[in-house]
Amino acid sequence: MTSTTALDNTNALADLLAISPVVPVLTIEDVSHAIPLARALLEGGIGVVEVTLRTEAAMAAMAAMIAEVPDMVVGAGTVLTAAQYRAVADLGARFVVSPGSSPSVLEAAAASRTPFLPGAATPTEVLHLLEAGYRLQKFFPAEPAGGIPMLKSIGAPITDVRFCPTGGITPANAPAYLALANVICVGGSWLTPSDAMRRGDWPHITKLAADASALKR
Ligand SMILES: O=C(O)C(=O)C[C@H](O)[C@H](O)COP(=O)(O)O
Repeated sequence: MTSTTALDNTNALADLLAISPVVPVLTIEDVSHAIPLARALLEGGIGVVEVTLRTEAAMAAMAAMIAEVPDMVVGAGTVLTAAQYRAVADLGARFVVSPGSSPSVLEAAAASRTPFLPGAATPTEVLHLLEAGYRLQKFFPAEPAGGIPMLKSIGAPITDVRFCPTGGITPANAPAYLALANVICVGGSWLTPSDAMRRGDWPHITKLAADASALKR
């Protein structure tokens, strides 16, 4: 049976999260950065991004990337409400990410064809989401919530869920996260340092992307 809702997120989302070992978390202040940034990441071998709804420019930035950089898979992050879920799905985001989950956001996801990556940080949250059909979850905030030992501990009894840890991931600790059996990819903001973004230093971002896309999992 083909799922037509975001509830069973596993198949469609697993393909998208498998595109790159690192999913850059982008906070875009200036909409004019969107296209050169997406191109710079793509040139470095990164084919999927999460654009956070933390800035006023976020929606326009996503729209620009979707229209002008069709090879980049654009997901929306920091989605905290059902209205935001519907708005980013209508805009054409390929997947939706939240730092957690709430009843109304889960309801919006269940009514949408756009896959959802909900966040969890404890075994109880993981099990609630698993019961709702989510076998792919964001582990957030990864480092403050216990990092690698926590993911190993969760993975011992709960073998059906794979995670995208995000929050405190760095080039130094990413390889150890990616080596875990229950990690599908990692998320992080380190590929887009705000000073490089402000300067429009796209070659630097391409270099960071190339290093990240070469990480093994
Ligand atoms: O905005 C969201 O939806 C989040 O869940 C938070 C982000 O994923 C993290 O803030 C990225 O973490 P850093 O790589 O440590 O900067």
